[in-house]
Amino acid sequence: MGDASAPDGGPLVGVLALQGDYGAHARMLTALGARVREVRVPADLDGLEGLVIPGGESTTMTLGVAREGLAEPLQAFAAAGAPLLGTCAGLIMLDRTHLGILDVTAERNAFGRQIRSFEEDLQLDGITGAGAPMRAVFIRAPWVAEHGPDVEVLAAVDGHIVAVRQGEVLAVSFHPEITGDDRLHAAFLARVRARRGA
Ligand SMILES: NC(=O)CC[C@H](N)C(=O)O
Repeated sequence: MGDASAPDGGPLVGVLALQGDYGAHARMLTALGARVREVRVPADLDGLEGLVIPGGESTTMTLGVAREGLAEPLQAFAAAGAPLLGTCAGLIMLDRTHLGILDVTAERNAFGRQIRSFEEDLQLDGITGAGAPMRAVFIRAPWVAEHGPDVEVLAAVDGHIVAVRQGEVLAVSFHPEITGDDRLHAAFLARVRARRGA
């Protein structure tokens, strides 16, 4: 109830909707056959099979997470093995100094003042495969400055890590929801469906 309608039986996934461009993620996921719920309070996580943490502004998002008491519920949701996708500020939210779900240290606004926004064609290991590269839009993007041994690097720009996977958690520095290329969201939903069938 209250969830956007989609074909019956589509996976039920959430988009953290405290701040940022969660609407674009929700549209992309819905178009891929998922049922999407906006997550604002802990109870919104009940029954979800996966979660996207969108881009936006990580300081504002952190304040929202604290205000709503969402940190522990989000950590428990991840610890239970549900697939997660974090993009841009979402990657920052997942890092060691925020929710601590990913064993990475994200550096905010890492590409600097001179190049606050840019686009790049990227091959993402395990996602673009032998297909065309993905057009990645970086907006005041972070990069992964450090990571632990369980973190798999999927892509880098000029030697700076911009896409990682750790178990069921996928995180990228860029905005995959605004280019019309839905392969990252499809990969996330494939994990959700795989876990369902397991
Ligand atoms: N596009 C984005 O999500 C930018 C992230 C932003 N620079 C932050 O630090 O939160």
